[in-house]
Formats: sequence, C-alpha cells, structure tokens
Amino acid sequence: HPGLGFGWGGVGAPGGQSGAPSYGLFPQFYQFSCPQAEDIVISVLEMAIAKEPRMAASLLRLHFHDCFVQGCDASILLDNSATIVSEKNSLPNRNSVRGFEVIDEIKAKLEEACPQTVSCADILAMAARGSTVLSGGPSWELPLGRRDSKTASLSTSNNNIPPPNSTLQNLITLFQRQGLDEVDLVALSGGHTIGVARCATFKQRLYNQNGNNLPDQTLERTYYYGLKSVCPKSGGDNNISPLDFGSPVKFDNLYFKLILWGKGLLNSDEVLLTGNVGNTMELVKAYAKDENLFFKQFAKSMIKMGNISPLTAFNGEVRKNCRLVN
Ligand code: HEM
Ligand SMILES: [Ca+2]
Ligand SMILES: [Ca+2]
Repeated sequence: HPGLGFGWGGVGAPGGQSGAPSYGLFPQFYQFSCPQAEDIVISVLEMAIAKEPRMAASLLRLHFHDCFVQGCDASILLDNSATIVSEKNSLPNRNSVRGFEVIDEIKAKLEEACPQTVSCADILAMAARGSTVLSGGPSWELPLGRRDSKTASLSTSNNNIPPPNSTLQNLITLFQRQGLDEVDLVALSGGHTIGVARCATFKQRLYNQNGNNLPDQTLERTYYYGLKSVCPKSGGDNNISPLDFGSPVKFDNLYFKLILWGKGLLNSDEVLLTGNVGNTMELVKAYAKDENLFFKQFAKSMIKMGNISPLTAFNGEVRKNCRLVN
C-alpha cells in the first residue's frame, strides 16, 4: 500500500489553504519513514568516490539520463528481461553510462534499514546531489517522493538524450521538450566540470567537423594537438579525455573558462559559446566570471530537472531491486 510509510502518513505533501493533499515532491518525504536515508546514501558515496573520484561524475550523469527518458523514474536502471528492453543499450548509454553497482549498494543498505521505502528514482537524485557536494559543488534542498517505473524506453532514450555533436538549436529543442530553458541548458552543461568522455564522442571535431576533412576551427591549437594524441583518426574510440582537463574531479566553474579559451571538449560544450542562438554565450561568460552564480543556477536547474514528470502517489512502485520491476 503506497500510502503507508510515507513521510506525512498520506499520499502527498500537506496541502495549501484548502487542506487537500498535493502530490508533488518534497524534501521531508522520508523524515519519518526512513530518517537515515540521506546518511546511508552519503556514506556509500563517500567510499565509492574516495575509491574512484570519477564515480561522482558517472552518478551525476545517471540522474540526467534517467530524467530525460519518461521522467525521473529510475527507468535507466532496469536490466533486460522478458518485459523490459533496457535503456542501458541505447546509443547514448551503451558502453558509456556507469555507476550501477554503487546504486545497487545504496539500495541494498536502504532495504536493510527501511524495506521497500526509498525509491530507486530518489536514490539517483540523492546520489547526483551527493556527488556534486562531495566534488566541491553546491548543495540544495532536494525534493523527494519519486516512485519507480515499471517500464523503460529504449527508443525514447535514443531520441531524447542529446548527442555530443548537436547544434545549439538542437540542444535547446531537446531541453525544451523537458521543460528546461536556455538558462538550464547552460547551467546543467556545467556538469561537465567533472568526468570524462570517450574519443568516439569528440573525434569528429578533430578530423572532419564539417564534412570537409578539417578540424573544428574553434579548437585552441595546443589543446587540439593534445586531443589528437589520445584520439587518433582511426581506432582508439574508447580512449578517454577529461571534459574539464584542468580540474576533472573538482566541481568548479573552470569548465566555462575553458570554453572561452577554445578548450571545451565536446561540440555541445563549444556551441554554447559560438552557436549563435539565444543568450547562451552571455551565460557561459557570466558563469566563467562568477562561480557563485553558476553554483546557484546549477542547484536551481538540478531541482527543475529532478522534477521532470515524477511518478507519485499510487503510480509506479518502490522497487526492491533497482534492476528489476517487483
Ligand atoms: C547538454 C547536452 C549534453 C550532451 C550533448 C552531453 C554529452 C555527453 C557525452 C558525449 C559524454 C561522454 C560520454 C562517453 O564518452 O561515454 C558526457 C559525459 C558526462 N556528462 Fe554530459 N551531456 C550533456 C548534458 C549533461 C548534463 C545536463 C549533465 C548533468 C547535469 C551531464 C553530466 C555529464 C557527466 C558528469 C559526464 C561524465 C561522466 C563520466 O565520467 O562517467 N551532461 N556527456
Ligand atoms: Ca527515466
Ligand atoms: Ca572542474
């Protein structure tokens, strides 16, 4: 019964003047049903990130790739089964998304402490915030109460998650589809202040940006030569390069400064400055100049992204195992 064990003893947050329940997410969701939830998540993250700093980046990305497909419902965590075609095999995810073992470990500890109470979708949201904080980035009050999907969508994963060679117009359109605007696009792209990308995702910029066998002219020269050495014209597709080579495990605003210097890794990073649509150029400059402004907007935009069509109340379920529907 999904009404039991909820933070406020009902199916929704306390309502407004009318006293009617509302069904949105709210930060105190597990206050009574699993008060230790946050501590458990952070303790697993601390160990995982100490062991491998990149894990913070991988977990932040998982939440993004979840929310852009059917909303933040942990659809990305489902493995192939008789009824599920896993999103893990989509073009943006295959051989690329990672961190599932850490999510499993968090889920196992939460099931021990508070059986079938904390959803996998909320675990992804808590892991994304915790990873940001543990990497030196901002924190925010995290709305909770998402429930888990009983479905996944490989095709939506292929269609909704922006590819690295997107034009700026394409990025804006794909974010708009999720109710996110240009401010969100630029701030959330700042997630690339941590983590790495495979050669396959930026190779086109080095060898054939416009179908003319020439590199992307916006690439700064020494950076370009460096990238060529890790990403040869043929082969090496799985070689990796930091998205922010100056501070790849620190959540800061260097990502935006690098873009100004022609040292952004992906085409989708570069076009925020040079794509000539809307005011993304001004935003890149503003975040490069003012880290605090970036942190504040990143937090706001993460809350907005985390609110993309969540399942609440009697919709969906709380999975026992994040990889399987109950
Ligand atoms: C704006 C459109 C975006 C595009 C085109 C994009 C594209 C990519 C690509 C191609 C990679 C490398 C994947 C690989 O080589 O396997 C990557 C990595 C990453 N992305 Fe994005 N991304 C976008 C937005 C975001 C957002 C909104 C976030 C989070 C707020 C994010 C967080 C990350 C992180 C942290 C990594 C590194 C993951 C790791 O090291 O495991 N990205 N992204
Ligand atoms: Ca999803
Ligand atoms: Ca950084």
